[in-house]
Amino acid sequence: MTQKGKLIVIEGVDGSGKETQSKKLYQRLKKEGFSVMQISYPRYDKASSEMVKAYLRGDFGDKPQDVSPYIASTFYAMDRYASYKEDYEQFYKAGGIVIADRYTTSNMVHQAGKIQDVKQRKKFLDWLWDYEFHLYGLPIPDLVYFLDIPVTMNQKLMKGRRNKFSGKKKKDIHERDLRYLQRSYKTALSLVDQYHWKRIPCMRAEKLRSIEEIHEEIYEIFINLLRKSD
Ligand SMILES: Nc1ncnc2c1ncn2[C@@H]1O[C@H](COP(=O)(O)OP(=O)(O)OP(=O)(O)O)[C@@H](O)[C@H]1O
Ligand SMILES: Cc1cn([C@H]2C[C@H](O)[C@@H](COP(=O)(O)O)O2)c(=O)[nH]c1=O
Repeated sequence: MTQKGKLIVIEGVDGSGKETQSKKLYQRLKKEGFSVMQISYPRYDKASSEMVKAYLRGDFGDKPQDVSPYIASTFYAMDRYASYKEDYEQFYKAGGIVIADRYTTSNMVHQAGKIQDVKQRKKFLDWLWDYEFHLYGLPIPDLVYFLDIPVTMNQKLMKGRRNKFSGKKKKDIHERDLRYLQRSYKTALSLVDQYHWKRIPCMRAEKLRSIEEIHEEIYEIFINLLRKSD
């Protein structure tokens, strides 16, 4: 019998601190003796992300809306499937804890955000769930954190940052479309309740909370989850 591990996802709009918080949680759990590994999507250094890079570069259109959310989602899902097989399936099935910086949840936030009609968006989300978790057989997350930071603030954090896969100043088609990022953020807030994600407010009294304080909140929630599943 396989002893399923735990999949913990850190989600948030671009530049919300996902990488920072995934690393901190990973390092703390490792230090405390947990069997833990870290993954991050998209895997820009792998061939399975070629279609993602082409999409984000604008090869299929300059605007996110130029590519259907269904089609764009298949690019990201393909990379996740390859990663499951190559990086963590054995580890996860042996009971390991996997911390993911982005996951299917990013398709839910960024691709569903392209659809304004409520019924059509629900139809897409149901399709996506079936596609990634049933057809591809990817693990369903045990816990999803949503790092809640307004788009105006993450724009400040991202200032001067170079494109992750080209290394150039030119931003990808998502990053350069502020309205699109705002729609993605709004979509995420609606998904938090619907899918029981843990919303982590990153601001207090209009100021950014410290990395350490946010980390403590994330860690406590994780430990409580472990206690409950004992
Ligand atoms: N709470 C915070 N206070 C101050 N700076 C922060 C905080 N959280 C993250 N940062 C800084 O903001 C920048 C973006 O953070 P990070 O790379 O972790 O975001 P991300 O969500 O992984 O970004 P991307 O969407 O591009 O992958 C980094 O320079 C990081 O050090
Ligand atoms: C994994 C994943 C990502 N996206 C979106 C989210 C971002 O706008 C980009 C990736 O950018 P990053 O700064 O390199 O993290 O792609 C998505 O729409 N669907 C996904 O599954």
